[in-house]
Amino acid sequence: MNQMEPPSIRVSEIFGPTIQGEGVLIGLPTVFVRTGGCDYRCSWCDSLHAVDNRFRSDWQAMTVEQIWDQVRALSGGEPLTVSLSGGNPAIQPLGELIEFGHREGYRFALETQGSVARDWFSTLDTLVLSPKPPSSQMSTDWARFEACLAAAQGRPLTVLKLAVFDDEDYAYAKDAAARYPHLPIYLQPGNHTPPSPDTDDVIIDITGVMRRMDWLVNKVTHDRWFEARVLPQLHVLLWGNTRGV
Ligand SMILES: C[S@@+](CC[C@H](N)C(=O)[O-])C[C@H]1O[C@@H](n2cnc3c(N)ncnc32)[C@H](O)[C@@H]1O
Ligand SMILES: Nc1nc2[nH]cc(C(=O)O)c2c(=O)[nH]1
Ligand code: SF4
Ligand SMILES: [Mg+2]
Repeated sequence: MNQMEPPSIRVSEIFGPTIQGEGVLIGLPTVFVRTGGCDYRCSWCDSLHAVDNRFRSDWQAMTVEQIWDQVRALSGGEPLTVSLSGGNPAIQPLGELIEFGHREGYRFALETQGSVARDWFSTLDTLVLSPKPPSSQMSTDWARFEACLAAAQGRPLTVLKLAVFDDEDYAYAKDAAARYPHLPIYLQPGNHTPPSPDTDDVIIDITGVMRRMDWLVNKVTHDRWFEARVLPQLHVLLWGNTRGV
């Protein structure tokens, strides 16, 4: 890339407004900017179209202005919270985009697994750190995770959000909560996505999700873990794993 060109951001999709379906901002109208590319590959990732290199040709290198034109159009110019997800959005240079949007009164929430720290985390309004439990087949580098917390400098509202599929994941979630007792923690039952991300309208095993939700509620109440918040992925209950909602 020419040195004079503005840095470009790799984008998988921009969509909305919809509602944030997960965690601390659940129910809040939002526009999603989903970046392409991830340093992880979780066994159960529900967004493989933004992770798997097979989909790389669908990702677009965009400037801040190009992204912002779309966000502004989708939101009708009315400031809202922009959700930055992926893939791992921390891989992309998003600092300028956040600055740009803040000037127009927009707010920004970022979802990341906590493997890559960026200075601009401190400029976010909400930072959702989602370390990956054993069922993902990924392993957590807690030093890198802590670098993310340090980069945030305590400025954004910072929370933990974990997908939980089984007992081992639950134990991992309890360990994460014990490491960071000052951070609110959100647990969400995992959904088993069929392995191929090629089709848009994947049928989700809603009965399985609800059974896992019920199991999770029983776990936290039995353990008297009264700080944990248990929430389903509301968008998955409403629309399955359909893209763009
Ligand atoms: C698709 S990821 C993208 C952002 C970032 N890479 C991360 O993992 O936090 C967004 C959120 O979806 C969650 N997630 C992904 N696949 C899931 C599944 N099958 N069931 C439940 N949650 C899932 C992740 O744990 C994460 O909290
Ligand atoms: N409505 C809605 N809420 C979400 N919360 C986290 C999502 C994600 O894939 O990062 C997501 C998503 O894709 N759609
Ligand atoms: S870290 Fe997030 S985007 Fe990357 S593979 Fe795991 S769930 Fe998917
Ligand atoms: Mg999703």
